[in-house]
Parts: sequence; C-alpha cells; structure tokens
Amino acid sequence: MARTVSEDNQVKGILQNVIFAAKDSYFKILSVQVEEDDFDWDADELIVTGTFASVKPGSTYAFYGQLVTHPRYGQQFQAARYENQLATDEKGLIAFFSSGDFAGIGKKTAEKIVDALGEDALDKILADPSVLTGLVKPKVADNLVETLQNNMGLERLFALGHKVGLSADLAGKMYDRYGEEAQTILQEDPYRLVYDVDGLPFKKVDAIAKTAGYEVDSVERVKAGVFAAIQNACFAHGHTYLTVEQAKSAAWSMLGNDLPDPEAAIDAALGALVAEGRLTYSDNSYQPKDLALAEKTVADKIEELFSKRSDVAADTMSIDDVFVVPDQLQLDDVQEEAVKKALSSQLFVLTGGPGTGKTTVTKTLVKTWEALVRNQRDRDGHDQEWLKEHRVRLASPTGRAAKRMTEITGYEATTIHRLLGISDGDDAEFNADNPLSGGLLVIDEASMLDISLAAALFEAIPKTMHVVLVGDADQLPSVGPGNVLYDLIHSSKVDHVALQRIYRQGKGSSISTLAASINEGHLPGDFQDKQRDRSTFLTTANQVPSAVGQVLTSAIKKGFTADQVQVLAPMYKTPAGVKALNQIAQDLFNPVKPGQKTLQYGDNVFRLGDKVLQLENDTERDIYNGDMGEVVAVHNQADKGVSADALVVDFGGQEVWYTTKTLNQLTLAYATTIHKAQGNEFKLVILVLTSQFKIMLNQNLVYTAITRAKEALVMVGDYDAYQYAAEHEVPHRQTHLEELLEGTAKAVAQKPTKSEPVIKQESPAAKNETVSTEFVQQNEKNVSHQPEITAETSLQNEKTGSDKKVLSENCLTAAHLAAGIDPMVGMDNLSPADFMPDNQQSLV
Ligand SMILES: Nc1ncnc2c1ncn2[C@@H]1O[C@H](COP(=O)(O)OP(=O)(O)OP(=O)(O)O)[C@@H](O)[C@H]1O
Repeated sequence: MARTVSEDNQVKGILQNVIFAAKDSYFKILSVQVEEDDFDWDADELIVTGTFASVKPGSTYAFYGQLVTHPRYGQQFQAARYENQLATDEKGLIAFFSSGDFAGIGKKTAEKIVDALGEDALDKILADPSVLTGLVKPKVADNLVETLQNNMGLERLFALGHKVGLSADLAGKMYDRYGEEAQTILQEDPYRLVYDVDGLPFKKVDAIAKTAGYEVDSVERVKAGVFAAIQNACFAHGHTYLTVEQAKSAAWSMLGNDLPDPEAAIDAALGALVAEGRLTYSDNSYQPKDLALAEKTVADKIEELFSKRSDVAADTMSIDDVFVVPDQLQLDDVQEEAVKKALSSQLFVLTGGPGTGKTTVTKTLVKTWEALVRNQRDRDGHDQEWLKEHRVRLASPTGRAAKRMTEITGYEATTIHRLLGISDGDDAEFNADNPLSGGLLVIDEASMLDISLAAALFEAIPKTMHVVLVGDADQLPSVGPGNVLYDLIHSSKVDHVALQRIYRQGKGSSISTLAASINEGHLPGDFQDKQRDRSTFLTTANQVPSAVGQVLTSAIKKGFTADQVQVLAPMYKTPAGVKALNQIAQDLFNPVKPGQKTLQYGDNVFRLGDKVLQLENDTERDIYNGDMGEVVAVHNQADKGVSADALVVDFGGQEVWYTTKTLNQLTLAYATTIHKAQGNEFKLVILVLTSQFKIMLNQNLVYTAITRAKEALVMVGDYDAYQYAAEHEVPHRQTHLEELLEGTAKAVAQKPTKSEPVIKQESPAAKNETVSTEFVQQNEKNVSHQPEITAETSLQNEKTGSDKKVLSENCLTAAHLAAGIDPMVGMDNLSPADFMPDNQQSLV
C-alpha cells in the first residue's frame, strides 16, 4: 500500500544517475547533485527515492517530500512528487528541443518551433500534435510527440494525480492502461475508475471527482456509487448477486446521506447500470456483469460437458478389468464407487474430510485412466498424438497444494493459474479458442475455487475432457465471490461422492473426532481433556502471547522446526493476532545472533533463516499466495558491491529475489491467518481463538484450522470463542450457479458482454487477495471489544461448576492470576510431543 509522504521539505538539483529502477513500476532511487534545499543539506549529493517517469541524468528537477533517516543508509529524501525544471523561456526551450533527445531536430528546427509556438510550445504540442504540421517533417513530428508524451505525459499525470489525491503508483498504472487518455479521464471522467480499477475505494474516486467539479447528485457519481456498493457487498460476503432490497440498502449506505432524493436517484442509477450492461438484473436480483458472466460461463460449459462423452469414458465396461489401486490397498465400497463414477461421468465431484482417502481415490483414478487409455490405444492402434490428447492434468488453486499433490501422487501438478497460462495483466493463454490439452483433469482443493477462477478454468476445458473436482466441503469457502464446490454438490445434475470413513488418523484420532463434532455444531465433551494428539489451554486474550510462547518453547526443545509448526489465528491485529504472534515465534525460532543479516521493510524485520509467506499470486515469478519459504540470503544496500536491498527466499528449491518493490508481497510466516493456511498441512498446529475475533468465528473457520494439523493440535484461547465458532455456521452465500445448472434461473435481462481487463490496485495483489485482506481488515475494524473473561467470572464458573467453562488442571486462567498463581502452572512438563501418536514419538 503506498504510504503518504508529507511535503515538509524541498530540494532542487541535477540528476546524476538512476541507481535503481524497478521493472514492474515507476519506483526509482536517484542520486541528485543538490543546488538548493530548505533543510541545510551539507553534502553535494543526496539520495532521492520515489515514483518517477523516465527522468534524465543531467536534467534539473525539484523534489517535494521529506528528509528521512533510514536505519541503515542514513539520511535520504523521500519524494512525494517532483517537477521537471524545464527552461520556460525561449532560449531554454530551443536548447531543450535541440538537446539531441528528439531525432531530426537541430538548433534551426528548434528555433522554428519556438518562433511559431512561443513559450508554451510544450503544452501546445502535447494538447494538439497537429500544431507541428508544416513546421517539421511528419516523421520528425511523430517522433517528437511520442518522446514528449512518453516523458512528459507521465510526469504531468503524476503532478495532476498528486493534486487530486491519486498515488503516483496508481497514476503509473493508469498511464500503462490508458496512455495519454489517462489525464483526460482523471479530469473529465474519473468515475470510470470505479469500473476499471479493481478494489479502488469509491471514496477515493469520489474525492478526485470532486476536484474535477462533479456535483454530489450527478448521474455519473450516483451510478458509480451504486455499482461500487453492490460490488463491495458481493466481495465482502462472497455473494455473486444482491437482492433488489440488499442492493438498494448497500447503495443507500454509500450515498444516501448526500443525495436530495436518494430513492429516486438510486432507482434511476440501477436502471441505467443495467441498460449499460454494467449490472445484470434477473430474478429480483442485481449482479456485477463480471460475476454474472462467470456464472454463465461455468454453467454453459458444464451443460456442454454433459452433452458430450469422451471416447475413453464410453468404454466404461472395461473399468473393472483395469482397476489399478496403488500401494496394495483395498478400496472400500464408497471409494470404489467414486473411482467408477469419476471415470464414467464427464464432471464428477469427490469430497471428504482429511484422511478419508481423497488422494488414494485420485491416485487410483489416474492410474486406471492411464491403463484404460493404453488399452484403447493398443486395441484401436492410436498414435502418440492420441495418447497426448488423453493425458492426465492435475492442478490446484494454490502452489503449496499443487506441490503436495505432486509429492503424494507422483504426477506433475501445477497451480490453476499456471495451467491456464495466466500471467500478470494478461489474458489466459488457454481459453475457449485455445483449449487445454488432455483427457482427464483433476482439480484438488476445489473448495478454494471462486467463481472467477472457475470460469477461467471451465472456459479452457475442451468438450471431451473428464473433469474431477476434489475437495473438503466443510472447509472455508473461497475468498472471492462464489460457492462453486457447494453449488456443484447441490446440483442434481452433477455426480458426487462424499467419503466419510477416516483412514489416516485412524481410530482414536481426537483431531478427527473434534473436527466431526464441530461439523455437527458443538464441541466434544472431552474438549478440554488432554489427548494424545491435542490439548487445550484456556486463556484470556492477554495471556495468549505468553501461552503461545511457552508451547513454542516446548516444541523447539523437542526438536520441531519452524517448518513443522504453524501458529494460526483468524486476524492480524490484537496481541492475540497474527502480527504479534509472529514476533514471538520469530524470536524463538530465529533469535537475533551477533552479525546476523537483517532487512527492515515496513513493520517487518526479516532475518536470515526466517520462515516467510508470499501474500499474493505472482504468476510471472511462479509464486503464489500462501506459498511458504525460507530467507536464504539478505543483501543490504550499504554493503560493498550491493546496489539495492534485497532478500532471496527459497520456496522448496525455487529461489526468488525480493527487492524494495516486491518486498510488500512478503511477510513472516511463523503465524498466519487461517485463510492463508488453506491448502497447507503442518505437523503441529497451534490455534488461537479468542472472543475478540467473534465476528469471524464460524464452523468452517475452526474446522479448516484444526484440520491443518497432521499430527498434533494445541488450542489456545477462551472457551467461549471455540464454542461460539462450533455453534455458528458460515453465513450463506447467495449465488445463481446452482439454479443455472438446474435450468431454473429466470432469463437474464441483459446478456453480459465480455469485460475489459481491469487495472490492479496499488497493492498489486491478485483480485482474491485484495478482497481477502480487505475483508479481514474490514472485520478487524469491527472486532468487538468485549470484556475478556475476568478473574471474577472465571472463579465463579469454577465455583459453580456450572458449565463447560469449568477449568481443567492445565488451563491458564484469569482465576489463577487473581489467586496469585503462575498462569502457566501445569505447562512445565508439556510439549506438543505429548500429543503425538506413540509411533511418532521418535520424530521429536
Ligand atoms: N481403503 C483404504 N484402506 C486402507 N488405508 C487407506 C484406504 N484409503 C486410504 N487409506 C490410507 O489412509 C491415509 C489417508 O488417505 P489419503 O491421503 O488418500 O486421504 P486424503 O483424504 O487425501 O487426506 P488429506 O485430505 O488429509 O490429504 C493414507 O495413508 C492411505 O493410504
């Protein structure tokens, strides 16, 4: 997120050289020879950082911003904005035009231009290039205009953006998208940004529009406000549509106070947005066109899949003969039925909790498919090309899940983004016109599929491909809008098998029974009892840091590595949140050592050896939201021979560099939100839930968290929080997909047209991620500051023994504190190893 830099200071000087220029933005580090300043700068040279167009060494610039002291590099100037100090008199302009930057223009031609156009020649040329007609040859004129636009158009946009409150980063992105038109859009049609820029807050655009002279009740403003309100509500709740009532109420909250006649204005705007195709109206609901189009794409493709049969599937009679079960296992009846249905249906959904055999079924399916294909090739004499057309493709929404899939199945799996050839800002390489190749596609972790990614995926699926979606239906739904897995399971048309028998953790796995009872809506009676593989420590929110610290210390003593242990909490803020817990875990797993290299970025101080988390999809560099790695090198600009700060992170053998421009994609990973941990599994999970997080607590969240634990689970926090979560189902998501699949959706009033690509917001997060962070932050704002369990209430509960809050021997209680007892009593001999199954003891 771009930070606002104050303009307390200014400095003017000649640019000596550009020390660093980011590839993917306009961020630069400059070395400037100081001519004038207002902060008594003694030295000749000053380092200036900020967002700049293609600044030219030798030219003079004025920088407005702040002199800051960098902990490592000392004093440098952070520029909020800058101005090119072009000479504005005739002599200076002639020198500028004849500087050699503009091909075909020497001193004589420069004089001719300035004579004809005067001292505002630059403005005139940029506003209307035809003023050059007759003054210079057309080719020279074209080149002059292009160079000027490239250099000055962006500079002017930065300056204008600064005036109206648009960050330089976003101005740069606007320029990349709209080119010269960006300035006009900003001045004359700013509300267009609401439709084109992903996640840009309406209030920001509104402020820009105000400076451009828009009235509060202008039609464009009301339309944009209504659209933004509907879009925001869909993303915040995961809906793909709002009812008319919900849409109006969201619009009213966004605009109601400002408008003289809100009801009429909002009605008119809704009508206009539908007429323009930005919203669709059907069945008493409004949908942003992208979401409507995505649902329609998925439904249409599924319909198409049902209408075709692949040549291999038609041969179902032979399945029994070639059934290939891996690892000499005997599939149970339900698992066997799943494999057969997956092979005979064009679209099949397999669901099941952890350890129920999803991977086993997938492996059987893939191997049997390959045997079928080989048999058919031999029987019918097909060639190699035919074999390739029928190969297996495996993918998952996250990189980590794809890696796991590869490890477990032995087949190459990739992210869906990579499968589709999606790279930043570009359309997918594979789509309806250029479909994917292969005969069987298996998508793992399908609960994470939102409707937009599902649409991109289904669009690229060829008609004859078998599609199998595998997931755990009780996990959190996707971060982005849609409820794809749920809708498919509930469609009468889609074949679905749910695996229920748990194999992995086997009899006596108390994590599995805990997960099952949470799915039933309550905590088990033995919730607080110490089990072989799980334990609970009841604490107040304030006691969480100390309790988590003690559990981690024990785990480290027992030999657990940072990679094997994961602390999970629902949110970032509060002393029981991800941020604070990360600091505690970092100090324990990777304490500061003398001479250890560190790099500060924002609030994070990264140390060599730290466990880190990638926060967004970076398709260019093939790293994805949720990927975890280790810092294997720290480069400090102050070091000899190093030109800029950088970190090198090892993601399971793939080394990725992070510079100041990409470090915002990285954070510490000892503790993460539960959302971020989806698709990952860890040997030991330490879960923190307190009532402060109530707004986010529900069954799916706590189920997802505890099922990340492969071997041991330690739960910390207050009982009410766990109970509340177990008793509350995830709020229902409103989607049309199920109706579309059943063919019951009412006719869509306006057939959506294919959408234009959108600009990504300042934090170049993937769409989902922007929303996720926003959603979490939004909810963090709403965290209810409820009174924590006090010493009194705890003691009361203990005395009365009234409910399950009766505290067990090893619980950390406010009552202990009140009674002057060490709250950690009972933890001394505790380590996560105590919760390991016997046969795992040797691991620790
Ligand atoms: N029918 C079976 N008989 C015996 N063991 C089985 C059977 N099915 C699965 N298993 C074993 O149970 C364990 C869990 O199975 P599997 O990994 O397929 O489950 P999963 O649903 O993919 O789990 P997760 O979602 O946690 O990865 C594996 O060790 C597997 O070998």
